[in-house]
Amino acid sequence: MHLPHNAFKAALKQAQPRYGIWAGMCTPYTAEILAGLGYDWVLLDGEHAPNTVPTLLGQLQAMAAYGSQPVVRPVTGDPVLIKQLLDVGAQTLMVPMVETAEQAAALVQAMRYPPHGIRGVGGGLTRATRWDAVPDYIRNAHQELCLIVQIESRLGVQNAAAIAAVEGVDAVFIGPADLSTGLGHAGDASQPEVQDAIRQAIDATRAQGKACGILAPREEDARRYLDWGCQFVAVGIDISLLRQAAQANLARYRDDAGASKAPGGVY
Ligand SMILES: O=C(O)C(=O)C[C@H](O)[C@@H](O)CO
Repeated sequence: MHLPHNAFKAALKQAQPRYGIWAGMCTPYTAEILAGLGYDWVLLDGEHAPNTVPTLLGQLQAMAAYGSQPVVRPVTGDPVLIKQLLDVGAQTLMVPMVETAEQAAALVQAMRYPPHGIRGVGGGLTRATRWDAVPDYIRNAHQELCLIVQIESRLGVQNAAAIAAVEGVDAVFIGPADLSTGLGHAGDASQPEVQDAIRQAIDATRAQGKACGILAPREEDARRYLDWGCQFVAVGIDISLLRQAAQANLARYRDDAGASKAPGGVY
């Protein structure tokens, strides 16, 4: 069989905006629901949701029948974890908190086989090779793998151009919650200093010819970031959407069920 095509990676080369949704429910059932809705991509979160390699595998399998593209976020850029996620068939990884070009280059290495990198060979044990049914996987895998690095700190923004310029980095994704908190604004990305930093990171990334993405569950934020040059935007979070909808439903019947978010909440 052919090496599976990575439609997310291919789409990054086009100007058309790509809308995604954050998936933190950690089950194949919910991943499949989201994949069937028409979002261009679904972020399977292994950083702040309690996902493991096996739970992510189940979600990748559940999404495989749909056009919606899985993007997997590991908890760290540890090459051992990257190896496991690639082996179970993740083709697009989004690695959090990348602050230097050196860190970005190390992630590229983790995703490539020698002599171009350090990825270990799983061969016929792995879903990535469809248990050795994909010819020449070792030589060709990199063509369909996609690396997104997250910029979400002051240092990361300062180094955004150098990070984006690294060969093998396909895109940069801005994390507004961490960035705003790191800049001293406790999750409030609307602060002018944070907005300036976000714009700076977008401009630096685009100037290197790389795609830029961001998480923006509020519509006015999403539209502004698209105007500023972001190409792929996560416009919702499954857990927040469930909570808000369930709360609004109860509020139809009970007066004490109204508040949707505590003061200082992020999304
Ligand atoms: O900093 C951010 O924003 C992100 O990276 C996304 C958050 O980690 C995600 O958990 C949504 O709250």
